[in-house]
Amino acid sequence: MAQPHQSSPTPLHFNAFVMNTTSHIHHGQWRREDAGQTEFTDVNTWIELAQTLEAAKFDAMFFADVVGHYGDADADYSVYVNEGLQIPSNDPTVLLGALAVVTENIGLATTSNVFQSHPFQFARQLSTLDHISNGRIAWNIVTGTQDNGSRNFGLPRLTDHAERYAWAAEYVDVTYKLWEGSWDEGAVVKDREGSRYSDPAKVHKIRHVGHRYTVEGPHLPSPSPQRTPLLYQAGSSASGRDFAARNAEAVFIIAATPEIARQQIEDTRRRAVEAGRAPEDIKFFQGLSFIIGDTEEEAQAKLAEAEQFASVDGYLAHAALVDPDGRVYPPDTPLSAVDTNTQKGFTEWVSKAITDREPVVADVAWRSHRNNRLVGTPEQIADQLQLWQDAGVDGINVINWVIPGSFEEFAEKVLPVLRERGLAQSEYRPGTLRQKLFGRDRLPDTHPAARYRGAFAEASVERQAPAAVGV
Ligand SMILES: Cc1cc2nc3c(=O)[nH]c(=O)nc-3n(C[C@H](O)[C@H](O)[C@H](O)COP(=O)(O)O)c2cc1C
Repeated sequence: MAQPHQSSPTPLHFNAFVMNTTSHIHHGQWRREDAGQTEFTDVNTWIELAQTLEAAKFDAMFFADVVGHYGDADADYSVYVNEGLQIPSNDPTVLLGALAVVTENIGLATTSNVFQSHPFQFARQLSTLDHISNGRIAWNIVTGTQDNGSRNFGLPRLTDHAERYAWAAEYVDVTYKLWEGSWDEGAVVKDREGSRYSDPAKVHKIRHVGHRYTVEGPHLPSPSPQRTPLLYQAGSSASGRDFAARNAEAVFIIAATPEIARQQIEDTRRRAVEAGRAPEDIKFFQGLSFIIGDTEEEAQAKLAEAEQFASVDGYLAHAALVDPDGRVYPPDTPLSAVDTNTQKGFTEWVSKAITDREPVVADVAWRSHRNNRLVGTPEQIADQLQLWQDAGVDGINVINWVIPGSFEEFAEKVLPVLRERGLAQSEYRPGTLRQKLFGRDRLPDTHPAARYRGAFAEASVERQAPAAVGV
């Protein structure tokens, strides 16, 4: 039952959780007649969806991505191909360029793995997109969960868990130096008479020399409206939460219950404070999917239809948990016996959610299907969302069954009820994505990227001195 509401409720944020592919989360649903996700290669599928979401005042469109397929034990990937399970898929970052020019307010989030792109090139791409979109770009920082994805980039296998986060730490450091430190404010002067486009004293090389990267700089793009794009992160293990606590502005969680979400959020916020940040510097987005009926009976009938199309093979293939030799664990393996380098955080949370018996590998697959699914009338769903908010959740990543139907239905039926309760925004706030979410265009001074502001200025001036004497 919903708890009594406070006098002035805070609106939840809503993201549309999508992937540039056919079968993202709810496998088998693409076979439905109303499933538009089969046409994901048609840019109009995404343009129309982006405009529908913007009309409904969704905060952002959040694109997940991977750079290979899951659980490739025995090198048999036929299940992924049969299911359209994240293959074929197209690059979300490229797609954002098209969506940026047909929308004005909605945030555009892409996912990019630290090993898939050199940080110099990636930082340049995101600065370009942030310019094109007038500051509406977000980056979901991921470290990978797939051996196959790693092998596509010349690595022998998925890098060890702790080392992946060390890699990510250096990667974001390079991008922070480029985004925050390479160009001072006011560097672009466009002085036609003085024949000076930018001021050399305000454009700096970063000269990064680290464990994996050596990057001289300067950053090629001038500062975009947000400089550093809004930073998302989705790791849930202890080291994942540590990384989020230091770097993320928004964390995507898929907690099994509001109580588990509360623990996860409190833990990450505590770590953020230890890292010198404010607890409210991070917003938490819970992933949920919705089955909405005008009556409970209608909702149950729709649920039966969704279950009829559900592909068990698809869910198991997506959740593939492989042992250190790369073999998929049998479904009845106790989770306590699982030693995984891939889904560490998720398996930990599933283990905690099942308390009345020994959790097994198959539970991980079925949790993905059954949990995080709210079924009912718009009013019942609004009551449930209130409980997630009471647990500390700031926003919801709406997971779809079909595109665009799942989002249209949510916009038409649930959002009006939430608006009546003050739980959803009716208008966008002006400005960049960070301005809309946090009331500021740039990262706060307590964020680790901020230490690079002005950090390279002195070195540049010193280097210019001899040239000045020579003249
Ligand atoms: C809700 C959620 C969404 C995620 N989305 C992606 C994604 O789009 N691409 C990806 O490569 N990894 C994704 N991941 C994987 C995480 O980024 C992370 O690599 C994984 O959870 C393992 O890290 P951990 O042990 O810290 O949890 C996601 C994880 C979660 C929990």
